[in-house]
Amino acid sequence: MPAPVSLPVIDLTGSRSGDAAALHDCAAQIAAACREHGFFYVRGHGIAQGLIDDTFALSRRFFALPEDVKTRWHIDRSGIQRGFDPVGWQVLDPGKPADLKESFYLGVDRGPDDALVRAGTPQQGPNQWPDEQLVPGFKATTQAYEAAVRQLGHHLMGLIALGLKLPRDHFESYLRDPMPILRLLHYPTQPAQVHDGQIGCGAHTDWGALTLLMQDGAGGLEVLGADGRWIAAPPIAGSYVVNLGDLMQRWTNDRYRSTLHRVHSPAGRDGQAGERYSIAYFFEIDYHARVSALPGCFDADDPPHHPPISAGDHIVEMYRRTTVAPA
Ligand SMILES: O=C(O)CCC(=O)C(=O)O
Ligand SMILES: [Fe+2]
Repeated sequence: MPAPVSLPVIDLTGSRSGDAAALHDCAAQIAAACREHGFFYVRGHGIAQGLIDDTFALSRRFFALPEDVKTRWHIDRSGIQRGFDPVGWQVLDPGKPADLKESFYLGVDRGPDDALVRAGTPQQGPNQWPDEQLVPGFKATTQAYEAAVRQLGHHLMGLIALGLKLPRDHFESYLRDPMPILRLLHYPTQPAQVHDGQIGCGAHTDWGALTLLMQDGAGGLEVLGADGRWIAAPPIAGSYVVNLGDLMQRWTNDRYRSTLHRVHSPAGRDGQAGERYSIAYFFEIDYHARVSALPGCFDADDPPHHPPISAGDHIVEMYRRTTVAPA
């Protein structure tokens, strides 16, 4: 029996039509979801299912390559967190055993003349691209997917701004030259032998502004409810799971939540190995943007809870804390 869906499912269709009433209605639904859960689903998002399917197909093709081939694009070769990270590279819940997932990280593909690269900005530079013959269409399709989801990210930030009684374009000044990350994820079948507490993806919050996640049909994602109980966030075909990251929690002075979540590895069924694929898009803001409590989110009785933070420094620090040191 499919797990029941208890997180809100919000239809963006009306908000995308330009109708002011629909826009505000959608913004209010998102504001309620952000306050209550920090997680919600969106449908009617306008991203073509064919593009999503093609991106999953490429991901399957890449992860099916032999380990020694995938390692040609090992993330540690890039020096800027781009490329293939094998099982064991990351521990999203530090102190627990390493996550049982592998992934491929893509960011904004910046050449040597890019202003941020010239300035020596951490984690900014070129992507690593798998050979076109091995994974045909990888670059073109992932770039098309990134562009489509980026647009959706801007739309959602506009709705979040409206829900906070700010101008719709309030967040655009933080998005002049941003550093979004597209991450293809693969969770192999849960091995027979695991360390105590070892799962697909350890409990963590996301670090940036927003995450837009597309999952396949396997399930396994869980979200920590306000009452301290884990609730399932099962796949809903064609819908994105959207969640807020740490920067949104800080902007809103903790009115909105950057919620802990985790993923269980697929167990397999009827003697068949299970697998899970997901595509995460981290809609990150400008590296040098400073994030502090927004107007309307603090006052004399409730001053800012956190000091201002640099978006990029926060993310670099979180990578440092969650990357397993090479043996
Ligand atoms: O694979 C998933 O469903 C979630 C992955 C995730 O939470 C992350 O990469 O931050
Ligand atoms: Fe996450």
